[in-house]
Amino acid sequence: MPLLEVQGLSVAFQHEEVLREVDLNLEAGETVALIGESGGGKSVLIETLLHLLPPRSQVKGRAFFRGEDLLALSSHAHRALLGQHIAWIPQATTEALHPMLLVGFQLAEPLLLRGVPRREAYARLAKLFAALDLPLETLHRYPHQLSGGMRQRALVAGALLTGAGLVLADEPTKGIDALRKRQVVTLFQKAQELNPEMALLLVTHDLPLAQALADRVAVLFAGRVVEVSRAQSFFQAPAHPYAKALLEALPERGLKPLQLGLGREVEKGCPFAPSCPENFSPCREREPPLLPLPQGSVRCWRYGDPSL
Ligand SMILES: Nc1ncnc2c1ncn2[C@@H]1O[C@H](COP(=O)(O)OP(=O)(O)OP(=O)(O)O)[C@@H](O)[C@H]1O
Ligand code: NI
Repeated sequence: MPLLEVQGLSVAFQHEEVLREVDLNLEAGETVALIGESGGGKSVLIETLLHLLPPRSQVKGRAFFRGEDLLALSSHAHRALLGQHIAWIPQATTEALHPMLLVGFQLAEPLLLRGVPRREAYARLAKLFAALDLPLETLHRYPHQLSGGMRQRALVAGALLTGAGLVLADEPTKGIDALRKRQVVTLFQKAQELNPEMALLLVTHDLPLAQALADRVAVLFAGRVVEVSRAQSFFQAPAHPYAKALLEALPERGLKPLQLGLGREVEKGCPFAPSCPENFSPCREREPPLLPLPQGSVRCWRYGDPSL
């Protein structure tokens, strides 16, 4: 059984659909990179799992974590999972930390609540800080006294401190310089060596980061998963024409917006067809399902028989 199993997840805000029937699995110990353009719904996917969507959003589908549907859990039961079994590295570092609490205290808190002695919690945190080149006195600073990159690294340390089996990381290297990015990569690798069961869902625009860490890559386009492939074959030869365009748009540094008009709905057929260099008539007629490939799956008629 996968550790996390997202099935048919659709999310809409005031009738604007952001995710459509997303299926995504994550095995224990696995790292899956979730990539796609800005506004594609990557953060919304994570926020759905974390019960962080605004009250009136419409959510359909299921998301099993160790067999329990996260979307159906009471907020009490859900909160009990967070901090202990599921850790989150949020995209917006300014809002992620409480402005009135010392950095060390708030990152150590989940451990303190679990009864880990204060000294031990701080010692473990200090080790992680050192590995990320964060000065130890940062533990005793308020969030606003840290730079954006420092806050980001502190959040990475905080997530790994919890020992959670599932880490949801939303752009964990945003605003971090190249040298320290290397340290983040090493720290994630070390964390998985120490805890081989730790699964990482890595949302990123940073393809070299995805390449360094991911076992598989999932690509979101117009709210759909259009490809899931083993990382090695993905970076050699992505299958979906949108994924090809993404990799070509990347001048080694990260994803460049393709400005394909995300979320733009087509009346019928594949939502990528109007921008697709490889489209043929079935693409404009019927939206393809996720079709199996040796290295994963792809939502493209080039890989299946549209007449079936
Ligand atoms: N609380 C919300 N209410 C209404 N719309 C929202 C809300 N949160 C996100 N959206 C919309 O959902 C879409 C997906 O946003 P999301 O933040 O998930 O994109 P993303 O893939 O994470 O982009 P980025 O790479 O820029 O972080 C966007 O069109 C966004 O405007
Ligand atoms: Ni995002």
